[in-house]
Amino acid sequence: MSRLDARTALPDGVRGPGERPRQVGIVHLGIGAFHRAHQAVLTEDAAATTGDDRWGILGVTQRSGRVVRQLRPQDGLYGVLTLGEHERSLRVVGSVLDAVHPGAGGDVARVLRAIAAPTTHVVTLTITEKGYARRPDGTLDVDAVRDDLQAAAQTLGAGVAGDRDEPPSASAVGLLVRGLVARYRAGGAPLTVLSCDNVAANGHVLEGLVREAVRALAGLGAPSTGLAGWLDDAVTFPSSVVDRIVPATTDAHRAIARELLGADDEGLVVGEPFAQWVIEDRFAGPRPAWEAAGAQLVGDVTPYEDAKLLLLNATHSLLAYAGVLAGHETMADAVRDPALVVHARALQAEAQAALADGRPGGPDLEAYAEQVLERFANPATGHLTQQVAGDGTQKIPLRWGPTLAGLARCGAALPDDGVLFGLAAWTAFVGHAARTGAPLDDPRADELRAAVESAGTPDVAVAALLALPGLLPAGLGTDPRVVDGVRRARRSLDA
Ligand SMILES: NC(=O)c1ccc[n+]([C@@H]2O[C@H](COP(=O)([O-])OP(=O)(O)OC[C@H]3O[C@@H](n4cnc5c(N)ncnc54)[C@H](O)[C@@H]3O)[C@@H](O)[C@H]2O)c1
Ligand SMILES: O=P(O)(O)OC[C@@H](O)[C@@H](O)[C@H](O)[C@H](O)CO
Repeated sequence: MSRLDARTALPDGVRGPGERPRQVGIVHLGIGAFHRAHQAVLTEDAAATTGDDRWGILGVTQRSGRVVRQLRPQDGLYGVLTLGEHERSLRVVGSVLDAVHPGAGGDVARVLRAIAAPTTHVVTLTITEKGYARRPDGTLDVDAVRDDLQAAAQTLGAGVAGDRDEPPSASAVGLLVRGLVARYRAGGAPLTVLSCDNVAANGHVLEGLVREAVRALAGLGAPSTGLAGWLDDAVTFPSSVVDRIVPATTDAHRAIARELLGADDEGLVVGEPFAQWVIEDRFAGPRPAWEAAGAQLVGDVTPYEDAKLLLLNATHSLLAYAGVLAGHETMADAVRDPALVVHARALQAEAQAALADGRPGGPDLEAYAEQVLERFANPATGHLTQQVAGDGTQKIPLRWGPTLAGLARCGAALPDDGVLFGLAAWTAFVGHAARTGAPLDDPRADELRAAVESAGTPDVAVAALLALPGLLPAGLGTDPRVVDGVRRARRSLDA
C-alpha cells in the first residue's frame, strides 16, 4: 500500500488540509503526538476560517529524529484519528510544513534561523514536564542546558549573525535561549513564547527559566548586551491550558486509519473527540485567530489550569498507578473498576475543597469532575495506564501537591482514600518496578530505585519516597499525618 503524501487522493469522508500555509509562522518545540492532535489542528482550523495563510508550523523534535522520518516523506501531512465511544473519523492535517531534529547529525541552524525570522511570530512548546530542566527546588538545572548556553554565549560574542557553525542542541530550554539570541541579533522582532505543557503557570515558569539562563550567559563568557532588556520589551510568555486525551499511537490505530485512508500513515496521531485550549491573551505580535477554531483567549488562565491539573490530570495519575497495580491495561478499564473509581472521586472531592478559595471564573468544578470521569471511560482510544504512569516525580508535585497542601490545612487526621491513596499507589508502583526490575519511566528512576532498595520494608520505603526533595509541598513529605496515612493506604493496597 502507498504512503500518505501530497499526491494522495483522499477518499470521501476523510477531510483534507485545504490550501496549505505559504510560510512558517510558528516554530513548535517538541512535536510529539499531542501537538499534532491539538495546536496543529486548531491552527489549521483557524486558517480555514480566516483565510490567513501565514501560520505554517516548523516542528522541532529533540529527543530523536523519529518524527522527521515520519513526516518528511509525507510532505508534512499526517492523519488525526478521532475515536469516541460512538464515533470514528479521520482527517489529514497540513499545517505542519516540516519537522527538524536539532540534535547530533541534525539541523540546529535551521531551527535558529526559523526562530530568528521576522515571519515567525510564535514559538510554542510541548516538551513534557521534564523538558523544563528544573531542579527539585524549581530553579534551572544549568548543567542540563550548559552546552546550549555555551553556544548561545559564543553567538552573542560573534561578529556577524549567522557566521558560525552551530553545535547540536541537547535541551529544549537551551535551544529556545539560542533561538532568542539569534532573533535578538537578527533585529529583535517581537516574539510570543507559548508553553502548552501540563505545567502550572507554564508561561510564567518558562519565562523564569529563560531569564535564569540569560543571566547565566555572563558567566559563560557572553559580552554584555541588551538581550535582557529586549526580553522585557519584545518577548511575552503567556500561559495556556491545553486539553485533549492523546494516547501514543499503536499499530491497531494505524490499521484503522489505513482502512479509512487507503494509504499508510507513519505520522498518524489519535485523539478523543473533546478538545480545549485556554490561552492567556498576552501576545507580543501577530498570532493565528485561534478563537475562530474554538480556543478561549482570557485574561487569567489560573482557574482553568487549577481545574485541569487538580481534577483531570490528578485523577488520571491516581487511576494510572492504581490501575497498573490492579492489572488494568487501559485507563477506560481502570475508571470502570468500582474499587478504583471511589478513590478517584475522593481525590476529586479533596481537590474541589482545596480549590474552593481559588480565583473566580473557570468551569463549574462539580460538572467538570464528572465529565472528566466520563472522558476517561471512553474505551476507543485505548489510552494505556502505563503511559499516564510515566514521570511520576515530575507530575505528582503539580497534580497532587496543591490538594495535599489544602488537606493538610484542614486538621489533625487526614483521610487516606483520596490523595493519600494516590501516593500509596505510586509508592507501590515504584516498589514493584524496583523489586521486579520492570522499566521505571522517570527521570529520577535511579533515586527511586535506591530509596526502595535501601528501605527493607514498605513502611520505610514509603517514608523515603515521600521525603524525596521537591516531590511534596514543603514539610509535608515528612509530616507524620501524611506518612502514616500513606502507610495505612499502602497496607490496604498490599493486603
Ligand atoms: N498526550 C496528551 O494527552 C496531552 C494532553 C495535554 C497536554 N499534553 C502535554 O504535551 C506533552 C507531550 O505529550 P505527547 O503526547 O506529545 O508526548 P510524546 O511522547 O508524543 O512527545 C513528547 C515530545 O517531547 C519531547 N521531549 C521529551 N522529553 C524531552 C526533554 N527532556 N527535553 C526536550 N524535549 C523533550 C520529545 O522529543 C517529543 O517531541 C505532555 O507531557 C503534556 O505536557 C499532552
Ligand atoms: O501527557 P502527560 O504524560 O503529561 O500526562 C498524561 C495524561 O494525564 C495527560 O496527557 C492527559 O491525557 C491530558 O492532559 C489530557 O488533556
